[in-house]
Amino acid sequence: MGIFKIEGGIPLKGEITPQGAKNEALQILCAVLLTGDKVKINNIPDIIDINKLITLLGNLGVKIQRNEPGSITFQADEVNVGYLETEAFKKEGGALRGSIMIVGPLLARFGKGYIPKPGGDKIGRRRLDTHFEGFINLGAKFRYNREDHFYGVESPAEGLQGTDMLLDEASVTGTANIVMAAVLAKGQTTVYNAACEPYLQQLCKMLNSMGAKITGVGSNLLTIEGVESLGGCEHTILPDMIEIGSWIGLAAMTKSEITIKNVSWENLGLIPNTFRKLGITIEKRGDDIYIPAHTDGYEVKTDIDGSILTIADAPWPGFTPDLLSIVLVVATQAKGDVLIHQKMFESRLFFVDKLIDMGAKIMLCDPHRAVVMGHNFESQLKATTMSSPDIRAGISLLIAALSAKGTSTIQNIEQIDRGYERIDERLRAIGAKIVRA
Ligand SMILES: CC(=O)N[C@H]1[C@@H](OP(=O)(O)OP(=O)(O)OC[C@H]2O[C@@H](n3ccc(=O)[nH]c3=O)[C@H](O)[C@@H]2O)O[C@H](CO)[C@@H](O)[C@@H]1O
Ligand SMILES: C=C(OP(=O)(O)O)C(=O)O
Repeated sequence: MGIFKIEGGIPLKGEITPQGAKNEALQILCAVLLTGDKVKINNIPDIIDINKLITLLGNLGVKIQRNEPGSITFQADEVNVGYLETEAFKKEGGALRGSIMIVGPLLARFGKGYIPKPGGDKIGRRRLDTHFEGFINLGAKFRYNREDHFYGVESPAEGLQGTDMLLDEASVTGTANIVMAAVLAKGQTTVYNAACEPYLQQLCKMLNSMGAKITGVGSNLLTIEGVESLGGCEHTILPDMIEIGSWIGLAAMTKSEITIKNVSWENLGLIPNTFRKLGITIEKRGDDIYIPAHTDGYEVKTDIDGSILTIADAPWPGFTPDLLSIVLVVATQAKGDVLIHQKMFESRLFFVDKLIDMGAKIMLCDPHRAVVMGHNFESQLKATTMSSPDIRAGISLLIAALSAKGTSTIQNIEQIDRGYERIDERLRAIGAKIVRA
């Protein structure tokens, strides 16, 4: 397993361009299974999770033609559905979270979809009921093998049938899966309590450009008129909003002057304002974000009535849970106190132990809530050796290490590489002292 060695306490300076969004790319790549025509996808991030999914598509028989960097043309005209029943698939299919979204398109187009228990971050319970209840509502038969955690759905002889459904929770990958199955079902499907992250808006736009009939895009009520078949298209993935949030946190905590290029402001939702609540100055310059060096630190804004600031996650357009670990680490050097409330996942805050070791003042109230008492840079974090438990804790620890005094070591950096493209190289380009060993 690789490690990063980081010499902290050095302000950075320069421009950084966000990669394409990991979570959008996972949906978009699965959607190529919905047609036998060519689908060209641009701005694909070169990260572990995406490369694993591309390999999986290749093993399913999808033709992969690489264009310029970040652009690939896929053609799923000779899909080998038999691969789903091999031992190799049982290993490969469970290697990442996003692979769950091959099930909807395979079910819709080939009448069956199987998947082993998907991987992804170990950040708490990650149920799949919403996905499979959706397929069952469309008429699919469901089976689950408890022994090897293998899930399967098959469509009835007459095919999937559109229906009205109310999801039990606004699951991101669940909504994507159900939409991808419903676009080829007979008749009309309505999906209420649908997730509506920019990832899903982009998926729906892509599907419509392939010939699907989806309305309500961007809301929590999607209406889908089933069509006979879909055709090819070209789609460009948005910049990764979680990476953008990570760079905002990094700039503030290392007192660096950083411009984040081409962020697609209209798709950032509450992200800029949530960091502003921590006292961070975020300037909109065209489609860039400019963060000045916070040489005098940043001060938390309390609520109107003076009560302690709470930052909590919620389904979109609420604040994404994937940025709470980053907000938490940034709060450790703010002037003021913040309550971080991670409502969705129950094991995502345990990494605070490492920050406490480094000298941060944090009280973990329970698995979901932590109170952070900021140092206002009066006490610098101390360098240490740590291991990255999940992707977002990993980047948060990296930000902490870049702001800390001395040389830190981060182990298990595959967790970071899973979602951040060439991060060491890109950080070195703005002055960071980080090496991969
Ligand atoms: C590959 C991918 O796209 N992964 C993202 C996706 O995961 P994923 O699609 O797996 O996450 P879900 O949206 O299904 O749910 C995440 C967790 O939140 C809970 N939950 C969800 C909705 C809700 O209204 N209430 C609630 O409590 C679920 O029970 C689950 O524990 O969405 C998560 C939530 O934004 C993100 O953290 C992940 O980065
Ligand atoms: C939790 C995440 O990813 P995954 O769902 O792929 O584990 C994430 O991107 O923060």
